[in-house]
Amino acid sequence: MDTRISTGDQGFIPFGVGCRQCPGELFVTTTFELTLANLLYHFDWTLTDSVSSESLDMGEVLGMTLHQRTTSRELKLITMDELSVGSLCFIAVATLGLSLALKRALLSSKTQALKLPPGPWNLPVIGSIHHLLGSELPHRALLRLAHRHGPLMLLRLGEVPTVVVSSPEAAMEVMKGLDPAFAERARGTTIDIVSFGGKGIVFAPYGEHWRQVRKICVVDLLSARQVRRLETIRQEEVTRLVDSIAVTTSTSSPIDMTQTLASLTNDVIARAVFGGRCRQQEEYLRALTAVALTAGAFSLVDLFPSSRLVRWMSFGERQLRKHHAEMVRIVNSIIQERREEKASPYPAGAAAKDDDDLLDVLLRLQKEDSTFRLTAEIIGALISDIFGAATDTTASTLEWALAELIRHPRAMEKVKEELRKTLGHGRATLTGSDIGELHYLKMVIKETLRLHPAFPLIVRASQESCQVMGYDLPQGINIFINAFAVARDPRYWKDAEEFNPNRFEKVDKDMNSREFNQKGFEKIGEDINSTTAHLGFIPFGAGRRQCPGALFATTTIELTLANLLYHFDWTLHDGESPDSLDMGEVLGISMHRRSNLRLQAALSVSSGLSSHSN
Ligand code: HEM
Repeated sequence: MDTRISTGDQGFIPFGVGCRQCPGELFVTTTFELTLANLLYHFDWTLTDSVSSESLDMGEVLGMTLHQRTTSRELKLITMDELSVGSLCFIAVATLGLSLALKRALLSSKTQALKLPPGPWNLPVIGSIHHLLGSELPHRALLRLAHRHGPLMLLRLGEVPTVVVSSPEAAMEVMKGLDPAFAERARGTTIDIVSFGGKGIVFAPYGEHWRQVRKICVVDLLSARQVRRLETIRQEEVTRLVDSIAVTTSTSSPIDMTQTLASLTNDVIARAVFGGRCRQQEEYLRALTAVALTAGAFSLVDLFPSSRLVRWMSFGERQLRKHHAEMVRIVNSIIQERREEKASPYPAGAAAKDDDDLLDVLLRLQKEDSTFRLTAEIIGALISDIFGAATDTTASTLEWALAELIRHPRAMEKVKEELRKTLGHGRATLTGSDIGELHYLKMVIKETLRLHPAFPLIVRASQESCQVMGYDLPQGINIFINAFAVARDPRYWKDAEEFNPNRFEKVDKDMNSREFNQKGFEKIGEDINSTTAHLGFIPFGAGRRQCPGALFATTTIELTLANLLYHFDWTLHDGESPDSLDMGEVLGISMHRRSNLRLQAALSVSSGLSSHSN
């Protein structure tokens, strides 16, 4: 039924007339009618402060006015001065609704012939967002929705259609079978700002630029040779950490392991990139954190990319641009300083030196005769991508591993026993070469990554139209691969919610994984450093956009965890029980523990540190 109120009568033209007549009239009138009917049906309304109805101020003011209902059934009029951010959002959302309703009508005619994946019901304007609101984090809410709608599901996040992949089979098709079609990353205003317009690697559009920077990362920055070369840095930083913890053992004061591990990974990465001789390192890390925090906040701009109104209202976008500009300024100044510091900066063709840090490697490559121009902007973008991808992920994985071991004393005892048996007693330091035989320790890390993937949602986009699991996915659609859901699929992981490192023992002899292989799922590597035993385990992603820093990450995590568990016995502070340890999650750059992990350390019987550090 058409409830339009315009009569077309020239004496009544609240929505205008003619070819520019408001196209949102139907939307607005239905909203007004429903709201007013509800307000008048449910409540009796009076004026506050005994104002009589005759004296009610009916004066006009130009701007926007809104009315507000309070639970005490008072009527209050507010003017533009009092207009809240929420009210502004309401206006924005309503206005957006008009344009989106029209756009969707046009779009739906284009997609009618396609067999799209199923999904939850949508509301006007916000689409499926209401299914994701509440206390659950997005990866958990999406897992819940996948139970109802299936492993491939279509959502509309604001105006952005997004397909969510939630099973190993679907992940297999997207990341392996159709790898090139899905090697694109999703774009958006926030991503464009933080990624220098895709000039780095993480959010680079799939194409020639990405191929070139990926080659630099895989061959020159994060190769096995480079990771070995950085062994000294890892070793020194972990030793420094162990010594600082040893000092606390005599005072029995608790240690904030969240902060301690964040500092460790920051220092390791900063020394690897800047060589530890960079004056502005701290300043850079502060600017990077400000960018990460602003970018991590909920962004309407990304949900309604076509809306100029949302853009105009977006405080976050302006803040993000400001913090990002500061980060660019600092990194440019670091590069400039490095060039001036070197007597003969990076002559073309000169061999890399042993003490070259990653910035040296990049500046040296810049001098090489190549068709690919490695500009200062690309170097800055690569450096910030490496910091962003490396520090938070490594620290949070270490923290989850410690927390899980505290909650599982038998696993803790088993890993410590392996350390004692393999390395003996009385060692003051453990090095990278001690790690090779620590199989149970590696299984603990794998199990931690399975239950707590640093990036629970891996973000991709389709660069061509294709079919997945019998459904049509149009070109340019955003894809979320729910690594969290995939690693909890009960068909492949028995007691999937349980922390059980043993499940990684001989993974292909395991009943579940045999079933996995029989169904034709290919193993794509067995060693932890190749990151994936099968597609039910994708903490580092898979396919051509798979994490190139996995070796760097796992060597740092293994060395740190081995040292922490060899030298110390860990307990919770103040007699807190392991069962009550908060394992809640929160999303930052990566998925963290909700509360800081505060632990007490005592020197273990195996440690050779007692006289050394105290
Ligand atoms: C526990 C630690 C880490 C985890 C769990 C992790 C996970 C991931 C994941 C899931 C992706 C997306 C992969 C995909 O789309 O298939 C990724 C991409 C990436 N990671 Fe990591 N990562 C970690 C540490 C690191 C480290 C230490 C570095 C560098 C030193 C790094 C550098 C990168 C880069 C450059 C990309 C983008 C690759 C591309 O788009 O081509 N990561 N990582």
